[in-house]
Amino acid sequence: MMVQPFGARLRAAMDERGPLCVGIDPHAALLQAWGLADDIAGLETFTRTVVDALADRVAVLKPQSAFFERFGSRGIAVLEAAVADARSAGALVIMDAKRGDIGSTMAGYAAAYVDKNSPLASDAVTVSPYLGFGSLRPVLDLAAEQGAGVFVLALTSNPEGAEVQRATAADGSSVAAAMLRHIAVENAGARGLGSVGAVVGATLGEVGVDLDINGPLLAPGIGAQGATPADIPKVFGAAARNVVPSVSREVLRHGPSAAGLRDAAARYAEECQAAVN
Ligand SMILES: O=c1ccn([C@@H]2O[C@H](COP(=O)(O)O)[C@@H](O)[C@H]2O)c(=O)[nH]1
Repeated sequence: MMVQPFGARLRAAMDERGPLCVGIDPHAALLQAWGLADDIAGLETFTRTVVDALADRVAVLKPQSAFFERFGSRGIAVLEAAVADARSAGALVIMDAKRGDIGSTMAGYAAAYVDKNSPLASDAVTVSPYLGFGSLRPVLDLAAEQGAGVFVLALTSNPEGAEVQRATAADGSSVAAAMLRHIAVENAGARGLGSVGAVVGATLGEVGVDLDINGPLLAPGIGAQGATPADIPKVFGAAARNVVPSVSREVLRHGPSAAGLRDAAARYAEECQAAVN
């Protein structure tokens, strides 16, 4: 069966459930705050609780691969189950893996995250273009073929990112602006929202670059990093409608109660909806 492109599925999910991505970031400190051990059983309970509480109501869940990788193969098994369970409950899954390598190796990452036959097959994956945008070609091509999405780091939410991303070329335009232009080319001709997105931190204030990429803008940094939904119009301006606001710790700290997680997510979804309108 032909899968709808990721951009169309994302737009439909945000229209139906509100524009919110909740990150699944099982920090050791969060496991402890939930009364769980920092071990594989704690990881499994934490992850299952978040998926069970939220996958039937938020548009997007975004597992942070690093926090599963730290437990080795058993952590990856928990991640696989979370991806499958979240998707079958109706949430889209963005695998936050931030992979970036030479093209031939990117083909391996593409097979891992966007091939529908992979155990970690997700709706979309985050990638780093800082080995050159062209190095992403294998993941862009496989994602397009499979109806998956790709989110390319453009302007990240951390202050250190500017050293690389704001560096300018001889014509005065920044590295990030060049990445955004590449993304816009990938989305040219897409009907509705394109399937290649950019990561642009909600923490950045006025970004001063063209965000008209005809694709989704994943906006981490809301909550623990200091941004709020009210910052979205300031940062994204006319592109606000395409923003996927992302919150991890500020929702997760309301667990382990399912009601606590749901209430926190519902509040953010409502505030983000008001901010993007
Ligand atoms: O620019 C970026 C890109 C990705 N992230 C990731 O998002 C979450 C943020 O977690 P919070 O708890 O809401 O701060 C985390 O997984 C980061 O790796 C980002 O923060 N900034």
